[in-house]
Amino acid sequence: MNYSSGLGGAPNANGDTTTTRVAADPDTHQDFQPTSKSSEMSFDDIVAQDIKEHPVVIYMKGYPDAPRCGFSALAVKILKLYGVPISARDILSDLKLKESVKAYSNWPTFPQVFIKGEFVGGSDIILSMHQKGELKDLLGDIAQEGEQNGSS
Ligand SMILES: N[C@@H](CCC(=O)N[C@@H](CS)C(=O)NCC(=O)O)C(=O)O
Ligand code: FES
Repeated sequence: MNYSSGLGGAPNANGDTTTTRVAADPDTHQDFQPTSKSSEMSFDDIVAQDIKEHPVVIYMKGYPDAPRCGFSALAVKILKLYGVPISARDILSDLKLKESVKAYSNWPTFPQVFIKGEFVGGSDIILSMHQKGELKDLLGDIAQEGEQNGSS
């Protein structure tokens, strides 16, 4: 049997794992900076652009059709009830995006739902707004998905 797990769990280490691969590493400093503001502002731009261009944006774990967390699944499930187009990004596949979204909204967890350019909240808030009828008001004027030929 031959299964390869992929995620770096190589089972056939020889016992001695000397880490001697420091050949050409010019500027290795011990103080590597965790979140630099230098030339990586583009992720903030991505968030800004997402929420500007799409009325309903969810930053989630997994994708709407394949959520990878129950909280994300719940938020998607509720949003889908309204038939609005949902734009989603998987933050699990992009750590920088994940950190950028958190910084943008100042909200620590996922999912994060933005509606009409504004941060609305996570799954608790979406559920609560749904139950109170507030989501209907907020999403009401967003075009229904699959209703291009509106009947009159
Ligand atoms: N009560 C939260 C539930 C979401 C939540 O707790 N998410 C956690 C677990 S999925 C999270 O994103 N933790 C930070 C992380 O995983 O980076 C909500 O209303 O959205
Ligand atoms: S991934 Fe574990 S609770 Fe969301």
